[in-house]
Amino acid sequence: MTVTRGLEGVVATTSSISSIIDDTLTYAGYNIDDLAENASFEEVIYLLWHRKLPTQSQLDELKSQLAANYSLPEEVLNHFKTYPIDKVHPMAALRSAVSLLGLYDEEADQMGEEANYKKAIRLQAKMPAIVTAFARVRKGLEPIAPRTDLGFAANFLYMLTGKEPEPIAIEAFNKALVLHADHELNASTFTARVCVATLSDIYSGVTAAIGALKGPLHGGANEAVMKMLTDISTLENVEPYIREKLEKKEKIMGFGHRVYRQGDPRAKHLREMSKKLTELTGEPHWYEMSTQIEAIVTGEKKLPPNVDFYSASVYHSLGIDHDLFTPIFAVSRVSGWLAHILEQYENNRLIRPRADYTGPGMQKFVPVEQRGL
Ligand SMILES: CC(=O)SCCNC(=O)CCNC(=O)[C@H](O)C(C)(C)COP(=O)(O)OP(=O)(O)OC[C@H]1O[C@@H](n2cnc3c(N)ncnc32)[C@H](O)[C@@H]1OP(=O)(O)O
Ligand SMILES: O=C([O-])CC(=O)C(=O)O
Repeated sequence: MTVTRGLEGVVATTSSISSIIDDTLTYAGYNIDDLAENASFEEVIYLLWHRKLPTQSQLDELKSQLAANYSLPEEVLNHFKTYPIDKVHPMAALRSAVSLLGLYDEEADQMGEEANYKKAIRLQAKMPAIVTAFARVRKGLEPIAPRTDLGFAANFLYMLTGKEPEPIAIEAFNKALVLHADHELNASTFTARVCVATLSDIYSGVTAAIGALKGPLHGGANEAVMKMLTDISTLENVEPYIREKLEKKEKIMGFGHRVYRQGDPRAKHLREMSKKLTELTGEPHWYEMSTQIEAIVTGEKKLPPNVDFYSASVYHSLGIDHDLFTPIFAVSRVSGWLAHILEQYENNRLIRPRADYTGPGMQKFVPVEQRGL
């Protein structure tokens, strides 16, 4: 058997949702650069789910379907109050809450294209409520009811703070959602597909994907980047801190990628936003430290930044708690997970690779009393 560690370069499925070819990322044929500059997150959701951009009436319909499903069942809200709240990471809370949502969806196990599409709308719509309600409940604050007149990005920020966000914040947050929405067969999307390929339900698929996104080698890296920036804290500390880590062969969070070699095309949009927002908030050092880190890591290791690197200072500048960065990634990426789950159901085959066994050779069973002390 030939083993490909980490399945690097293995093509495990066909997909018409997004592609990475020669370091260019497209969603259903649209370049990410175009979408980041011009599209609303709702248009991207539609694009990922239908492989075409919506007409105005299709977009209006999707927006009203999402808005109608923004709220959470009371049972899920109450459940947060039972968590050991000061010990729970918001990604763990999100993973549990999505699983819990499945309990209150009477159609959770109903298969069929229409039922699954309706569940996709419900799940996409409720992710912001889960993240923002948990973020507030843990601070002893009441969750804020969604504003159905606001778009997806604006409503998220509103539910987090209770204040109508500034246009610049909406623009930045929308762009971040667009940039994180899908990424071919990344680890969490693959997890979702493996899960539903057993013909398990959508809630199980998304719960599994959240678990995979949580790790610091994947979505969890954005929180880890902010921790690193906070640890470094001053421009003078950048050089010694990063060089020491590199000498010890430790990984610098937010750098490197399994697929991109020349660089992640999403990073430049986030870098630009980071510059703008950190200037506006009067904290340009976060951006300056980040560019210094980038210069050292690309110089020493030829590793360019990935999507997680500059998203850290962007979310920080929007006043978002650092442990909410990865849940926000999930709020966006669930659109991609759902697209892939629906695509998997359309043309399903169980996903079941092989392992090259390296354990002990054939053994003879010995009863416990004869095995010695
Ligand atoms: C949304 C996302 O998921 S984007 C990725 C987010 N994750 C991170 O930012 C975490 C930091 N980055 C990494 O750990 C990796 O680059 C990954 C996991 C993203 C990709 O990993 P892989 O393709 O498996 O590369 P792998 O981990 O095998 O690294 C290959 C070599 O580059 C080095 N390397 C890779 N990334 C980094 C890094 N961030 N810092 C320092 N060295 C690195 C490894 O140490 C290894 O060196 P070696 O050959 O001397 O042992
Ligand atoms: O594709 C990957 O391996 C990780 C990534 O950048 C993403 O999921 O956005």
